[in-house]
Amino acid sequence: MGLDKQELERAIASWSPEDLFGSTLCEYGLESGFSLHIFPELVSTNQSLWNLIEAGATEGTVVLARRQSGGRGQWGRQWRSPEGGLYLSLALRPDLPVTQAQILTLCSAWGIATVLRDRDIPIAIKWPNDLVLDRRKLGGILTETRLEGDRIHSAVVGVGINWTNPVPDHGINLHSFLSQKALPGVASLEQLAALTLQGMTYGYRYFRRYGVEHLLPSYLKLLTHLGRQAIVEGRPGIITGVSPTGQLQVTLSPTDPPSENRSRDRHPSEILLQPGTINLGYENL
Ligand SMILES: Nc1ncnc2c1ncn2[C@@H]1O[C@H](COP(=O)(O)OP(=O)(O)OP(=O)(O)O)[C@@H](O)[C@H]1O
Ligand SMILES: O=C(O)CCCC[C@@H]1SC[C@@H]2NC(=O)N[C@@H]21
Repeated sequence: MGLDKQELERAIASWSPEDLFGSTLCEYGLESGFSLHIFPELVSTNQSLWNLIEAGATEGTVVLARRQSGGRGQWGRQWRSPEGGLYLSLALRPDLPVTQAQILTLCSAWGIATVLRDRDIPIAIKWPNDLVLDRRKLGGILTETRLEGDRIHSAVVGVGINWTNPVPDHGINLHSFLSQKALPGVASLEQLAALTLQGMTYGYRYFRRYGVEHLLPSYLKLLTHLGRQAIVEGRPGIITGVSPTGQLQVTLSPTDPPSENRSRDRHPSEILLQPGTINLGYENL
């Protein structure tokens, strides 16, 4: 079982910029294409890409591994990375304000989901960084940034997608899903890698060209928990969206019964939640 560089290059070469993006997006980042580095095993593709960046690697450098011994998830969690899965990291030089760090995850998730949905694979997005299929976790995105002052100088966007590898209980792999549904969709790990890069490029260029406000309505259509109930600090609320800086918007219900000294709670109020402060779970998808 492998990840063949020539096959991946062929798969990347088979899509033209006009395919999905429209050629007008080509000048909005990642202009010089990809420089691919494939390894049999790494601790973490994100970590190895940072090492390459420190040694001078430029935007568009991509690191892939057939397996990872220390795949990183968010908040120090582990990403299970046995052979058969996609483990890919892409280097960006965004020069964005630090307040937009979350948007790199958001536009990557949206781009990948859009490209896969274009092939009739019904991917949804669980805020902030999960790719969901059939109510289970297909993949995740981990974006890491380095700053210069208050700007993001470089970023590594790491994507893990389950292809043929075994998965944890709430996980799913794409190959089994496509076989069960008799869908063509994606034929190989190399094609999945090419589509993932295509989606990341599309999402990133779209964001650079049109801005996050333009991308959000389409992103929200793919969000698993939109309109669902969430409990925040003991108060029930409804998830109503995602802000232009990537926080989850929740409209809290008025407190019932209202107490005299909490009169402001009698009215619905909107709050913004940072990633990591609420776990939406997979139970109610
Ligand atoms: N290959 C895999 N496929 C599916 N899920 C995995 C895989 N490897 C690890 N996980 C799960 O993903 C979690 C890390 O992802 P993440 O940090 O996004 O958390 P989450 O459970 O999806 O919730 P949230 O994103 O809301 O915090 C791990 O704690 C583990 O439960
Ligand atoms: O859901 C998550 O918490 C994010 C998982 C991100 C996993 C990918 S696999 C490729 C890249 N290298 C890593 O160590 N992590 C990301």
